[in-house]
Amino acid sequence: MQNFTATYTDLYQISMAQVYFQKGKHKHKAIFDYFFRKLPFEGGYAIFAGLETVLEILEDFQFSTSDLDYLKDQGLDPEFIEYLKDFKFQGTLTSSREGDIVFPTRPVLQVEGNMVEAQLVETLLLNILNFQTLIATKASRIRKSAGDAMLIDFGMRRAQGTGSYHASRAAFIGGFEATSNVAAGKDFNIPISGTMAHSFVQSYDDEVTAFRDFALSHPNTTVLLIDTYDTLKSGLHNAIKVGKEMESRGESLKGIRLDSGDLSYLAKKCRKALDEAGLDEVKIAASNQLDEYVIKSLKEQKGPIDVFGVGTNLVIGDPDAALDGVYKLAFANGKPRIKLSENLAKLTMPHKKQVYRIRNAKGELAGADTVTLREETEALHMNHPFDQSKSITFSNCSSEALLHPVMENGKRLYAPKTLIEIKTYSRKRLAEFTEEFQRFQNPHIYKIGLSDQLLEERDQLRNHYKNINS
Ligand SMILES: Nc1ncnc2c1ncn2[C@@H]1O[C@H](COP(=O)(O)OP(=O)(O)OP(=O)(O)O)[C@@H](O)[C@H]1O
Ligand SMILES: O=P(O)(O)OC[C@H]1O[C@H](OP(=O)(O)OP(=O)(O)O)[C@H](O)[C@@H]1O
Ligand SMILES: O=C(O)c1cccnc1
Repeated sequence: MQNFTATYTDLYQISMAQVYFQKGKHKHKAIFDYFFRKLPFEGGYAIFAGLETVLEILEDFQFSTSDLDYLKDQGLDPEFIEYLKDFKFQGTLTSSREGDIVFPTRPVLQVEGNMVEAQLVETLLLNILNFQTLIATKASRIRKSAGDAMLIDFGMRRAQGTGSYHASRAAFIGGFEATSNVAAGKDFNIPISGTMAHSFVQSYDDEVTAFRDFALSHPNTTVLLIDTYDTLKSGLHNAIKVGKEMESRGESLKGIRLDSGDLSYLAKKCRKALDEAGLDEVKIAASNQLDEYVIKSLKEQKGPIDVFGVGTNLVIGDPDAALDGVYKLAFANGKPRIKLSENLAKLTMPHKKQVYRIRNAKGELAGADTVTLREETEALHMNHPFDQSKSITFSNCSSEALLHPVMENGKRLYAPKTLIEIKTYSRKRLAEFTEEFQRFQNPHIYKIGLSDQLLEERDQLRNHYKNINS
């Protein structure tokens, strides 16, 4: 939808790139890691989303003529501008599969390229991956509460601007079935769905005529919003009247929507009245500031709600609003690199790496991912990243490599995956995690450890920089 050129970045990336160019460092090889430090929503897992969006943009990531004119006007070095004329991202990406379950600290994706290209893509990657991962994770929590009820994304109007476009994509990956967002539906092949607004009912002098006209115009898809005046005294009766009229024409009313009041109480009253009128196929939809907690409560109250329309709390990733994903240099110009911090949890990991998911002899998850150097093929012994006294050896287990090559020298290595493929994969991967990891309160902590070799490399490098800077 939006045209993403290489100016979709922070100025400091271009400023640094100019220096790399002037000092000949643009030919140096660099490796960066994308990872996050804290799980969103105080939950037990995150769903990685946004990879296909990133790959699509990176395949054609360059500066347009007007971008270059603009940068020239900003006072950048003309020789550097000349270099940027031929700039095109030609790096290599090794990544977790989109939709996979990911955890803090371990690399989710690695970028290899020359110093300029690997640096310039940082902002784009963080912008796309942090947001979509946050929203896919939120969506999966809502899906968990909703059981087999249908979930429709209603978030576009209250999203953070055009972020709703990718929020709808991520919500589908995380477990929503449809969106009200027509642009996202068209571009990502997400089923579109919707009902009617209060303004439609208000625009008529009486509710029943509003319902009737809508039904005549949409014989197969009518869902009537019944709370504009009085849900039980007016909306429900008028909906039943129009539902019966549709039935006599051989059509069927698809549903009614509740958007205020006690949704469980009202849904029970409506279900009873609809069934008594012989309209048992008519579905009940509910909306109004829903989230995973309200939906869980509505389910516990046994509110007979078939469809939940969820907007604001989904697309703004409430209450977190952002995933704290970062992009850190792990290797440059032939040397491993590290970022030190007083806070041990903020220490970065040098080198090209692999991440392995450990499974027992039955193929079940052992509850841990091990981060290794890329060349290591064995991951069955891991160390706590920050507590030297803790390590685990997994006996009779196997390890599954989680990072896969997805782009080489700027070219994708496989045909784009469809959203439904990603969603299906994600659901299968999440199903491997027991309830303890998926519960909302104090979930079980999934372990992330480092191989002996990686730990040794990290600590050696840490001591080296500590000594030369002390
Ligand atoms: N049975 C229920 N159990 C738990 N939460 C509910 C139930 N029914 C509604 N809610 C939630 O309670 C909140 C009610 O908010 P609010 O008081 O603003 O709605 P309202 O009374 O319908 O008013 P309005 O007409 O302004 O929408 C919403 O988040 C709604 O989803
Ligand atoms: O509460 P959310 O989860 O964000 O879901 C979207 C909300 O947006 C609409 O209300 P709005 O008042 O904007 O329009 P309406 O007149 O059509 O109800 C809709 O009726 C929902 O209440
Ligand atoms: O179709 C709907 O009912 C809808 C769409 C967007 C926001 N709220 C409701």
